Amino acid sequence: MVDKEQIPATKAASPKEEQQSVTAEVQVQLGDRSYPIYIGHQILSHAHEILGPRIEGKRILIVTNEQVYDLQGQKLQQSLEKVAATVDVVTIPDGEEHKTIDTLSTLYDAAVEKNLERSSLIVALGGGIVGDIAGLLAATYMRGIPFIQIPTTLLAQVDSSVGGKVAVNHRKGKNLIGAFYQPQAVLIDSETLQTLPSREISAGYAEIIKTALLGDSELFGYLEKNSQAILQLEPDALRHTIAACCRIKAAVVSADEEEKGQRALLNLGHTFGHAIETLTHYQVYRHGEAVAIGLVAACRLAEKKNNLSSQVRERLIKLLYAANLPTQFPNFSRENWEKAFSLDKKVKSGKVIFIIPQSIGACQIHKDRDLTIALEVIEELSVNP
Ligand SMILES: NC(=O)c1ccc[n+]([C@@H]2O[C@H](COP(=O)([O-])OP(=O)(O)OC[C@H]3O[C@@H](n4cnc5c(N)ncnc54)[C@H](O)[C@@H]3O)[C@@H](O)[C@H]2O)c1
Ligand SMILES: O=C(O)C(=O)C[C@@H](O)[C@H](O)[C@H](O)COP(=O)(O)O
Ligand SMILES: [Zn+2]
Repeated sequence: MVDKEQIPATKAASPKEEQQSVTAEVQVQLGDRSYPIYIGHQILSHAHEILGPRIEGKRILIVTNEQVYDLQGQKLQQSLEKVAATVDVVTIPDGEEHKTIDTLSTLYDAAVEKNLERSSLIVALGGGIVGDIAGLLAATYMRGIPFIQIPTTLLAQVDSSVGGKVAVNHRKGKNLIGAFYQPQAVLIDSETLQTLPSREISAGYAEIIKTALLGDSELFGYLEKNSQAILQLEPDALRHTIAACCRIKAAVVSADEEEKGQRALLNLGHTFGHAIETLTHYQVYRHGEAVAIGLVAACRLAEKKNNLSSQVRERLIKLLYAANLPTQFPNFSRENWEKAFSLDKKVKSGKVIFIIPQSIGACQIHKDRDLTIALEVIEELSVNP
């Protein structure tokens, strides 16, 4: 794994251009499917130089949405056009409620219409929704064609663009239709975050907190000291945080790509979070917001099951408050929560799996057939208990 390696994206090396270079490269080690995560500032317009042979002479379909295309699309398209055979663009509607099989179907139409071949390339430009759905297109079109992730939200840069989980939602359950399908590369330009609304920055911050809580107490301490710098997108704080999260995720994915075991730890807060998203029809909470509530619940569950110190939850809530993230559940009946949990992909032999912290930086997998305590936690943490 290489870190802080300077890979010039530009041929000239004037001091001004030094910014426009890849400042960290994290490798996801998966044998002959290993791939790099390039992290830098102002590198989008140098995509053709950084990605090199992966795009040269290719027929490329950029999948994005209109908002992201207006803000970032032309810069990328112009760069790719310098070396690709053709570059086409297709947009999908914005919003979690459109992360569906119907939207995916429109992408198959576009791929066919643009005559994409097995050797063609899908480029996902956008947040986690674009990345997840474009990745599923790439995984399934002609039984799999190459794709590259170019994430433009904080959440996608620290989490969703890495690791190859690609999916769409079913109305009854989150990410129920999907695949494990790795990209050929991930290119992260932190400058793209400058146009991101603050609510989305906070949603991404929730996954950063998750990553620290599950696997890196040092990062957790760093967040406690540098929340504001990250939320205000200060370049050094961002670079440090994005690289740290990618490094942790890459290590977990390299060790357990298809979630046979330890990868489930990346699901900290998600058994609760996905249930919240499903029950609210994907229309009320950003994914990161639902995860924020789920993290608080996971701590409370660990207090009841494993005597986790309540100080962990207190420190977590301070971080969440700093980012204006929610910490309380919406109101639903016990039956609704049970139904939502029963469709979680981690359920095994009727047991629902919750990831619960043991301490800051360490978590464990907890299986429960009896949901009494989890439902008690939801009731305690509900808006109107
Ligand atoms: N595959 C994984 O491992 C994984 C991990 C975490 C989350 N996810 C999935 O990711 C999704 C959430 O992703 P998200 O939080 O990025 O949401 P998102 O994709 O909806 O993006 C959030 C909003 O930001 C806008 N946007 C994107 N980039 C922008 C930019 N640079 N400037 C201005 N606006 C911009 C989008 O148009 C959208 O309105 C969920 O569906 C979640 O399930 C997947
Ligand atoms: O990459 C993983 O593994 C994760 O669990 C990361 C999560 O943040 C992400 O939300 C993921 O999409 C959840 O996966 P799912 O398998 O629970 O749908
Ligand atoms: Zn997530």
